Amino acid sequence: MLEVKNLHKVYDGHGRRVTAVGDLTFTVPEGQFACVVGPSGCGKTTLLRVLAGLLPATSGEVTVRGTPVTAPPPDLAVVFQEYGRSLFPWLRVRANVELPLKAQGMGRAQRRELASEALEAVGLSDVDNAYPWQLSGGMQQRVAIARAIAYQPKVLLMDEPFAAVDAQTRADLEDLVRSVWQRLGVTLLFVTHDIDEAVYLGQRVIVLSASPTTVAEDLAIDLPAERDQLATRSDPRFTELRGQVYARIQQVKRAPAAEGASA
Ligand SMILES: Nc1ncnc2c1ncn2[C@@H]1O[C@H](COP(=O)(O)OP(=O)(O)OP(=O)(O)O)[C@@H](O)[C@H]1O
Repeated sequence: MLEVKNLHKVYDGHGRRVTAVGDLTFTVPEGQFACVVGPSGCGKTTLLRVLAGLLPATSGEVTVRGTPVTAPPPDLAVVFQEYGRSLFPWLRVRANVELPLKAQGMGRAQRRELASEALEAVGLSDVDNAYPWQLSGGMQQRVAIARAIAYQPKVLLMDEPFAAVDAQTRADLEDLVRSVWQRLGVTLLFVTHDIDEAVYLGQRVIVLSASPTTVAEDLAIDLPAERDQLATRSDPRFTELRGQVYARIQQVKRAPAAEGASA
């Protein structure tokens, strides 16, 4: 379970003070797939960094599986948008996937087994010996996902992981993430700019207001559990839900402070 309680984050430095997150409170139950959308600059990445223990909160509290976050939680993995920067170019694919396991002190045989399983799950068994820069952008992002899966996290945070890949690859990766989530039973918080993607993927969509950020809307996605790129996206309920999220984002963009205060 993830708990965000009255999270407030101010960046203060070099004579510039930015309130990235105003007052954010929400809970993601164990095993839920929750998506977060909101206007650009509303603090989505900041939220994920605080949850991942990479950045301290100014005030408020975040807890991951009952423990207040003060450093990167041991059972949490993050997949960032910039796969190019998150993989080590001098390490082969397999070594990249095994790295966090090695850092944990896991033995060689177990590392190999978990990495092989994860690479197979993302369809990259045959390139385990390649270097990341020899792969396409979509394949590199699959390596980053494999690394997160191999780590066997209880909580997975994803920050616009498919923003830099083409539409077809993006659809494939969306389905990959859904199947990984179903298989691992992991708690997943997925940040995206893309409203359709949020509704397609999530069991729930949390809409954030513009800065100072609050939760503007918290919407249950009551689509069938089995999602399909064609059938789900042409379901009238899908259109209705994406319309609701879209309208809400337009509202918060027009009146950020008032909307935030009334949420
Ligand atoms: N290291 C930093 N120092 C100062 N200000 C920052 C820093 N990182 C982010 N900000 C500011 O905090 C606010 C929130 O940024 P953040 O990246 O969390 O938003 P976001 O919702 O992820 O944006 P986007 O949707 O455009 O990716 C922005 O105004 C940004 O300029």
